[in-house]
Amino acid sequence: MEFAEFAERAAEIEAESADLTIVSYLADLFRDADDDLATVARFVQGRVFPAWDSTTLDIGPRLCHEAIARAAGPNVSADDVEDRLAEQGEIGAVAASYDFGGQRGLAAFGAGGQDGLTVAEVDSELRSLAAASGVGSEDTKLKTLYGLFNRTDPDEARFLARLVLSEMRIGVGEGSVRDAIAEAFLVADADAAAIRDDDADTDTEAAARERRDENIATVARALQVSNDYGMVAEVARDDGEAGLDDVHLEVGRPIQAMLAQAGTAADALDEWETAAVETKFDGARVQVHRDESGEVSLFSRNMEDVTGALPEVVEFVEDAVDCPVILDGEVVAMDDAGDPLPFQEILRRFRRKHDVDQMREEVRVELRAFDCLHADGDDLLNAPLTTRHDRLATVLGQDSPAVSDLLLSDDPDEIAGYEADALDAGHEGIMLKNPDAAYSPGDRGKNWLKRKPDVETLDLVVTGAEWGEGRRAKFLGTFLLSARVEDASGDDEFETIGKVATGITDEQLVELTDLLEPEIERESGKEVDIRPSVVFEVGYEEIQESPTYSSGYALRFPRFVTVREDKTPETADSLTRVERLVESQ
Ligand SMILES: Nc1ncnc2c1ncn2[C@@H]1O[C@H](COP(=O)(O)OP(=O)(O)OP(=O)(O)O)[C@@H](O)[C@H]1O
Repeated sequence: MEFAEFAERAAEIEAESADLTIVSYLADLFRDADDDLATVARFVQGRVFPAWDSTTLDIGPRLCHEAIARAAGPNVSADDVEDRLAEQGEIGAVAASYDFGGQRGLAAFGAGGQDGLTVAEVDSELRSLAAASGVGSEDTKLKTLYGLFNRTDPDEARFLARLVLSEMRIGVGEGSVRDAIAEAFLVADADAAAIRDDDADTDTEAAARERRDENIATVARALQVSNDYGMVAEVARDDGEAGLDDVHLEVGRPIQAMLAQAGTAADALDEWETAAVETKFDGARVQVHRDESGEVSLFSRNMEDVTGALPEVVEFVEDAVDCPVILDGEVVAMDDAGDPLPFQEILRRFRRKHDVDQMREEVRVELRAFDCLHADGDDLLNAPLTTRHDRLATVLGQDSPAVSDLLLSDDPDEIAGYEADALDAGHEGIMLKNPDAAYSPGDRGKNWLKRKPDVETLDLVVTGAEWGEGRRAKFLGTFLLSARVEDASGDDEFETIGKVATGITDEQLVELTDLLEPEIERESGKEVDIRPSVVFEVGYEEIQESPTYSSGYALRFPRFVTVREDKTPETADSLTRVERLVESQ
């Protein structure tokens, strides 16, 4: 498929507001994509790589602005691009406002479009760009990107710019891609017609909807276990339902973690009569994969590969496990007496790429596993928690300290005692789980409840900052924080809620500046806008209603706790959570 055609169809989708029409446009696009189906299914979500793959393009706004400036000609600088961005507010519109001399016009006149970009070419250029690393890689990236922009017309440039910054924003959420895969390749024509037809007989329509929902559920299941929209779209097209049913968990390919809501023992016992109670470990989530050959890989809750940072966990699993498994758990930091250390300590180890051996001496980490998603050829996602936990104990050994201790209880006093013991031992709280529930990846449902008595903190996205004064002039000092708001199409928006400047040491200022400077989108005087990418955990005294910030709320006395390296803006706290906290104050 020509990239120009992809851009035209993406513009059509962007201009549409009705969800069902978006799904049917997407379905048409998928049907027409032929060999490019997998790529197109990722591109519409602003992705080049599947969700399970932690490879990133690693292109910051500045690099993209420079590439646009170069393609726009000798009189345009990255600063000019940023000025236009300040006016127009969106990088796609800025890219489309320059004349890069793309070849679309020629192609339209039958010159064959030899120089017209194809979807496959954009994909392969971006993949080679992502592979560039080490000295000179910034330059290689800039050249590749400039080369691509240079060949685009304004419509293509709009979507290329958004794609490289992973901000497609055409109103296509994961749900619409899932539904469109089903509509394109599974839903029977007669069912689609009955659902669309306003005059269809009610029973016929209801039956058609039911079958369509089953088709969607089949796609959803395959997506849950694979995290790969491109592959699932191809399987749906080529092998239909049977092919999708045959998509299984693959050891070495991470899946999304199941998440928890806040809740109490009373909530748990009301719902399930018996609750499965566990210690809530204050560490970092880790998914452990051990394949047939004995190779171990570890993934964070963002599905990032963190194997290299945690060698003692790898060694532990190598010794303890002798069949292929996927386990879910937490890595915790320990002192010499085996007592848990605070969460900040584990962050010093997690995702670390340098000085791993030295840090290993300073902070000891251990695995605490609480779930087993696959063991020795058996996918266990649909098995009840108690069965999965039994399997976990079989895999790691009944008495292994790495297996969470699971109490099944219907007695509130017994649960309160368990909680008191967990807190005494220095843990964060307890988890209450439905003993019969399946493991639902990516779901923050009611089957897992977290209970921690400590004052709440918020995980907020940094969307702006201010340069410091005097000796701190070279460092970003005050950070603007935002809460996540999901819009109707499933895209995330960010609404400001406060600024934090306290609780940050000089050393941390340097680190935070290094982390955030490449993400600067615009500067005006001392103030900078920052692309949502970094999440801060912040404490506060109270949340107040306030017209100062776009969320309608402000944090009183916010203080910096840590950077949540294990979180992305998509998993930061939402405005809904803020509203719930306000109600409970
Ligand atoms: N026994 C356990 N079972 C499940 N999760 C646990 C357990 N012990 C610790 N956890 C951790 O607790 C997390 C959920 O609680 P918490 O609110 O502390 O985390 P968060 O990262 O701030 O928020 P969230 O994960 O809910 O977005 C899980 O993601 C997991 O990492």
